[in-house]
Amino acid sequence: MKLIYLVLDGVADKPEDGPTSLELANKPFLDKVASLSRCGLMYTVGKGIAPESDAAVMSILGYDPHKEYTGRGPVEAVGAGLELREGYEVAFRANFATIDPKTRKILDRRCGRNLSSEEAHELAKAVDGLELGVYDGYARVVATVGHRAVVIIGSKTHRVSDNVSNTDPAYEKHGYVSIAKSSFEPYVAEAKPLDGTEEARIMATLVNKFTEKIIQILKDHPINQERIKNGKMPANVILLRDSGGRLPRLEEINKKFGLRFGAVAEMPVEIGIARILKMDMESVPPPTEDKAVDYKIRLEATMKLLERNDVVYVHLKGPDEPGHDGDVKRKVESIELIDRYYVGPLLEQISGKEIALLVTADHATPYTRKSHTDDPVPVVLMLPRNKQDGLKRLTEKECSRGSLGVFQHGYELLPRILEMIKSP
Ligand SMILES: O=C(O)[C@H](O)COP(=O)(O)O
Repeated sequence: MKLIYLVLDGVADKPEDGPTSLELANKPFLDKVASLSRCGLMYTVGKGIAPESDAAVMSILGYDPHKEYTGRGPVEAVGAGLELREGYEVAFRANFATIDPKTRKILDRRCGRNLSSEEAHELAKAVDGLELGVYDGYARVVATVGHRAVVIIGSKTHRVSDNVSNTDPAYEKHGYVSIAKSSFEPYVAEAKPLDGTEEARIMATLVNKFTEKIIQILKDHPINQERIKNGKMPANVILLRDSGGRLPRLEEINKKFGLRFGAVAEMPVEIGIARILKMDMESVPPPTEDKAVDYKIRLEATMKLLERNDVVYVHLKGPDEPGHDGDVKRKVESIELIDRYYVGPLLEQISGKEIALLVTADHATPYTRKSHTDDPVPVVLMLPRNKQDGLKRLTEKECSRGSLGVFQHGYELLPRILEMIKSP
């Protein structure tokens, strides 16, 4: 039996805060899946940890990010097709953001979420290859999707370390696993060395030089002048987080589980993970406003991958962004669009076939909190001809009554599900 592993990014909310997006959404197909499934809940990295998507996705693919992991920066870099010079370069996940240049107060961590990828590419060009003026330091800057970018900071002559803190105050490094902070001082943070080594000190100096220089360069850039003229927020800083100096050395996923894995990934971080784990991929364009077209393309990619693989991991970004923006209406809509344009047609295509469907999330992004939280996420597993829990809807509360119970860590999920598929 084959498995489609569908992950709805940040779909879960916090039930204690009021009705969740999954409860509010009209989603007949996802509810049908739940009604034919065994259900449960899952802490994706662990109780008390509000993870970023990188560590969470690693975990729900069976890899404990507290064991062998090197941070989101290198994952985003490989997702953007960049290689790192180990020992001399460190990669960061970066956000073009808006600040008051005088006080460095952050006005928006995502430039109002309306920076187009084209604008971001132009801005990145203006700072890519920047010489930092100390320690033979330089920066490589590559824009990815919207306000997102990868920044690699290196030195031509000095060894550097990735053990430095973020300039983005919204996330905190705990080793290589980054935690979303529930509240933070909205100022560009100074990078600090996190150990006493010369290499960490050099990297912190280079990062702070980078921040200083790009604020000067970006402030008068024509793209920003045009944005201000049109009443939009300028992209006048680049916030850095989740430094890492090399890729994690992980067993390939096909070897780990003895099965062939494929992946449909929309964003650089998930593309990076799929590349690191050597998953088979069908590339799809980044998300657009036209969800009917987007999900048709993703469904075609799923079915193609399913022909030549045993498990297809599908990661849909949809509900995460409106969760971050605190926009419940859009979050509910994003679930309804996935239901209508992806899940409905998928059910038609797999009906009567020996295909199982697992639906879950990588973390909660409650619209009431505007950031990731450690809340457990629903898990539903639909197996042909298998016993069901008789639950009615795919929601956090319904799933808490399911027979799968509560997974304490995401990395426990796949081994158990694959076992159930082998002997249903
Ligand atoms: O959208 C993303 O890239 C991340 O999931 C959230 O990151 P952000 O807090 O920088 O938007």
